[in-house]
Amino acid sequence: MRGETGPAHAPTVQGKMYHVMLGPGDIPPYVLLPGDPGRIDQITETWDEAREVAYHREYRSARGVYRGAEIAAVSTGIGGPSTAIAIEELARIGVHTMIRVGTTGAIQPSIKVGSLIIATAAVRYDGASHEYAPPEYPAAASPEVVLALVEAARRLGVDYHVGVVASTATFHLGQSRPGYRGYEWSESRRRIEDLRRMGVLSFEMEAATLFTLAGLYGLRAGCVCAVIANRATDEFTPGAGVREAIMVANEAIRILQEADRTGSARTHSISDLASAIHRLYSG
Ligand SMILES: O=P(O)(O)O[C@H]1O[C@H](CO)[C@@H](O)[C@H]1O
Ligand SMILES: O=c1cc[nH]c(=O)[nH]1
Repeated sequence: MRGETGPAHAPTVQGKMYHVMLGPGDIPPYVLLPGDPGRIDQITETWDEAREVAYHREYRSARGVYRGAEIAAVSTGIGGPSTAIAIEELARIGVHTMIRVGTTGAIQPSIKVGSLIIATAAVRYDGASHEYAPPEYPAAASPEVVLALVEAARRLGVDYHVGVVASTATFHLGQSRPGYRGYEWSESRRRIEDLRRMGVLSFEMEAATLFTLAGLYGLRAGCVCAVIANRATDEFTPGAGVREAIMVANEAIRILQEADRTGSARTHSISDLASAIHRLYSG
């Protein structure tokens, strides 16, 4: 395996990475990363060709073709720890472009359930990234992946927002939800209010880990999430916008592959990105 310094360095079983059970050449280097293994089916349904490659623990993988682009999908499971394992192992088999396709809970009142959030960066409450780099190191998406996602959202005419998300290590207290029996404490109670004031768009649980490790390893990463909840309006609609998020991610992979192949991409997305950000921050 590329860059290995020995089996103990990154365990393999018959040439496959121990957790994802994939080896070099098993999947193309452009990969969608849903958290939920169940979302692999929703993703492969949108491709022109598809086949499952492996399924081990929370890591379900498939590969196929979307409108001429070779593409793969590997689920990360919930949270930073399992996501870090996936990235470490996928990097070792040659994956270089990753787009998280997730769901998220909006904390800004104006963000509608069913719309999409394209993350430019993530607040590192994920936990896992702190075992990789100091808190001052940014969890930032790759600019060209953000632009490809914005261009894709524009082409597909979906409602989207662009900005910073907060990745947490837990779904309940980490996102200012009370725990069992109503348990909470000072930090959990105030986090959502602080982040809302900071203009953070939503909560999810993997982007900060993905962006931190991709930054450290020189890999390309982005994230598009379906807004299935709004914490300000207390709405919760499981599945809202998931198909749109998948289609935007598929199209972004196609745009990136075209750019990688031809050195250019027919995109207007600088102006779209500017107008999207202006719309969001012009109040
Ligand atoms: O729908 P996925 O991709 O799993 O993403 C979100 O859903 C889970 C919590 O319900 C967390 O993984 C969070 O990041
Ligand atoms: O509220 C939500 C919804 C999806 N995923 C999260 O992490 N939080």
